[in-house]
Amino acid sequence: MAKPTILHLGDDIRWNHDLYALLQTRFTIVRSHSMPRAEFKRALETHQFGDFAAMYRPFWNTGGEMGNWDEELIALLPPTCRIFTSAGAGFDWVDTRALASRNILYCNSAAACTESVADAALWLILHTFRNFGWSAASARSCDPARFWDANRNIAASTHNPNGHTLGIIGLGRIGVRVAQKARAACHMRVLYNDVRRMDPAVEVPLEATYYAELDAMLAEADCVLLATPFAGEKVMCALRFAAMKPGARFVNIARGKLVDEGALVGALRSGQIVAAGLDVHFDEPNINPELAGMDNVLLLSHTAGASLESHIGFEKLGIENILAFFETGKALTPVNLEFMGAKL
Ligand SMILES: O=C(O)C(=O)CO
Repeated sequence: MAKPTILHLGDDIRWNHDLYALLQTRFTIVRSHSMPRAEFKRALETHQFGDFAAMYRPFWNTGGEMGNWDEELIALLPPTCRIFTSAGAGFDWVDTRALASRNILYCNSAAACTESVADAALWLILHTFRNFGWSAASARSCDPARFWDANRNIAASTHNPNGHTLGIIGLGRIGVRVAQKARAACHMRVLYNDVRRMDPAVEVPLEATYYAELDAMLAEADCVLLATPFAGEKVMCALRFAAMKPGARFVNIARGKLVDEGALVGALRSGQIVAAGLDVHFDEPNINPELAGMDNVLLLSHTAGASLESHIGFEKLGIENILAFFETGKALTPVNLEFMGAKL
């Protein structure tokens, strides 16, 4: 029997060579490398990659040159395609519902970057309590006046996170890991809001309090962490910032498009919230200049998931998903099963 074909998007794999060699024994691998959209569309239209059964994108930084996987692109996939496995936790760039309507599973790799994103979240949370951003920027300015300003004045407005509440919007894999770290490292108390209440197996070890209503949680949390996927709508708008406990803090490690940055600026300016830590931004790679000008806001360049361990894991999990799916009919980390209906 002919081996099924995998379309490998983007660069060569770099770390999991034995696993990739195993994949090559079971599948024929064709490559698109880094085709821009027009070229990639043409290749699909002309059947250049043949009747592939799977797509594999091992890296976050390459293999996405064709742009968003929307209806236009997905309609060009051959009917043989059953699974798309990709690096990265977020899947705002791919219409997983449209994939499901064509019987194609989408598997993300959040499991591979959970640790690094959770570490980054913890660092940003610490900043919002202690204003390390101000201290770091003052030291880096090499300006003695700024050094002394930070040195003398930071203490008056900062707090130990110990004993404060962390309100997590989206208690998925990453949210859980942040909760564990915040509890273990800082003895924070965990609150969470999600579309459904977690099983006791998740909730009890965290001693986490569930809020079915987001605004009710916002009113209680000393620091709010946004850790939910982008589903096309802003979660944090002016009304939501107004619903936060006065003097609370805000951290985003999810997606910039979840936040109305103008409203965030307003909440920081009015003192409704006292600090923010942002790994992600509304219009990357452009940073909101008003946020960039605030000492109490720590900004990162969307690198929460950027560790070598994450990247090795992205590569590996993508292959493991394909192997598991073709061996057992079940993938390891599908995210669009709910839209597949009876198709599987
Ligand atoms: O994994 C993701 O979704 C990222 O944001 C990049 O690591």
